[in-house]
Amino acid sequence: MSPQVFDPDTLRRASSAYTKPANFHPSYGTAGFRANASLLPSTVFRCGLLAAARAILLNAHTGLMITASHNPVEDNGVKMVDPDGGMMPQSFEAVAAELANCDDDDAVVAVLRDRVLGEQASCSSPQTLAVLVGHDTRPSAPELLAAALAGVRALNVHARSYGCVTTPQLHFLVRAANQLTPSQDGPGPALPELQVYFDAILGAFSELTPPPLLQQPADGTAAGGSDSGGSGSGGTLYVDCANGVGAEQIQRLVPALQRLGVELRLRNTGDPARGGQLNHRCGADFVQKDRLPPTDFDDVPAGARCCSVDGDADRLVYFSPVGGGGGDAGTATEAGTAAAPAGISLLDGDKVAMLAAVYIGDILNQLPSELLEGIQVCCVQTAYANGAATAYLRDVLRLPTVCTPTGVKYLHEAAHSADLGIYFESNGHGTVLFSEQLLTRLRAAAEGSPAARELLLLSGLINQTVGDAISGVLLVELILSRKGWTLRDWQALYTDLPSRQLKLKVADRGCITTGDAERVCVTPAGLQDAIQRTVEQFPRGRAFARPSGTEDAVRVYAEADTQEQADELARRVAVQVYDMAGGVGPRP
Ligand SMILES: CC(=O)N[C@H]1[C@@H](OP(=O)(O)O)O[C@H](CO)[C@@H](O)[C@@H]1O
Ligand SMILES: [Mg+2]
Repeated sequence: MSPQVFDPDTLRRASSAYTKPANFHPSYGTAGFRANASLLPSTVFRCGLLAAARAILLNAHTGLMITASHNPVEDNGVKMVDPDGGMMPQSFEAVAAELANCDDDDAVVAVLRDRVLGEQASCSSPQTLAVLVGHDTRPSAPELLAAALAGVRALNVHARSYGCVTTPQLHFLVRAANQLTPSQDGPGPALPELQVYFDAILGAFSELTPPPLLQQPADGTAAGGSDSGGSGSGGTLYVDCANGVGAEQIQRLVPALQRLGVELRLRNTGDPARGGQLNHRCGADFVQKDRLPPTDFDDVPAGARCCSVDGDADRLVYFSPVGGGGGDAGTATEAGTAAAPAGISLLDGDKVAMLAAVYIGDILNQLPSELLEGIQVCCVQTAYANGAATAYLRDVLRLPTVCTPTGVKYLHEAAHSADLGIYFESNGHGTVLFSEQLLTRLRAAAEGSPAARELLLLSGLINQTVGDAISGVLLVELILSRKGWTLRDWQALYTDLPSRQLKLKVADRGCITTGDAERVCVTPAGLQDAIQRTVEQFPRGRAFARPSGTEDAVRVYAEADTQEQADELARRVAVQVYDMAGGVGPRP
């Protein structure tokens, strides 16, 4: 007979190995729990419990990803993955935080029994359910992985570690696991191997890639290894892997892409001989916020086609090094970073979204009109989207747009409510979601309509669970190739308004609350009026301030007609936040 799901003694014993540090009060933020890794074993153990409990409650496999994404190497974090491969619903965050904050083992037992499992606590253990666990390259991963597995097993649920995988791969695997027919041949439930991920996206990519690309030289000599001319695809693509998990996984695309005429040259691969550190002066967050080429790019020629992923490879931005201080270096540098001599021409998440929107628009125009009847297409952005991108969507592409608060959980939800939802944060996290209704129609039409077939294949190329840098690279390369565009052509879709991001510390960032998708400050009283009066003094000015969900800081964003004005507007708003919301440290 199977053991009971919930055995208080087993649970108490397992929990006693993972005591919560006394002054640690974790909260489920923009991207799960994140903190210095040394604080996290109890949190990760309890997330293991919770992921197992959710599997039991939903009678489906769930997942746990141990990563702190673009944050420094000494941090770590944990995110929960739901059976459909999406993020745990926000309605579950409060109880996750309650469990993570329990002061002792008895409280852990009580919260799990009374607040999470309820009647299910007395069921016998389902032998067919698993929690799939993945982690990034951080040195703290093995210890936290052990904590996660211990948590899952304390509820008699099967735990399967996929080792070092990207966040989007783990989300994909959870969804794939739930699509398999349940069977139990071995000691645990039947679960997919990582190869199904590569089979899916590379299979779709091969079918979508037109024959001319197959005939291009694979030696990277097209356009002299740079993007300054010739075809937009083929040739060399330099990839900054942030010294993270992307390096090993993107490596697996090399042979396939090479056959298709794209030569990848990977940099910041975590090679100990080169001494690079995870996310340190490299990775998508650094490139997007500091507008500088990452470390290990000194020999990359100006104009070359480059991209950068973050530490867990769920973000992607493209860029081109610009020699001699050109480009848009410094246009959005966070406080404390000096302006640099050489810059980049950045194609951020907004630009990736617009590229995808242009291409998808081309396909939609070729679809039989009845297929599109009642189909809703929308593009989702946050307040950080450059005003020029929003104007391009509205005035040129004429697509309905939605603005949500920061954090992909909000964007994803909004995109999900359309039949075809394109969402990207400016920092490069995003994807394109297809509704079941649209997919059904595309499947029915695919045989007779090349456009329907193409859109259907695209839904297989693009990770349907979360933003994915690996499938993003394939998408961008495909579109550039289809359109015969260089990075310069892509960049020319619209010109970003000069912008600036700053961050500052206040005594309690909780005193700042926001409304209208974080575009206005509701409290403290008077702050929004002050910001508004300042913004009005700047032509094409726009600015907002919001508390970060991942750092103890308040972020300020400003854009205006010129770089000097964007800088000045950001500075003045930062001073207002400092004065009215309890700034600490030096006044901006
Ligand atoms: C301005 C910015 O880039 N904010 C990021 C950052 O959130 P904050 O709440 O701003 O700290 O990390 C989130 C998680 O990765 C990401 O979703 C978000 O876009
Ligand atoms: Mg990330």
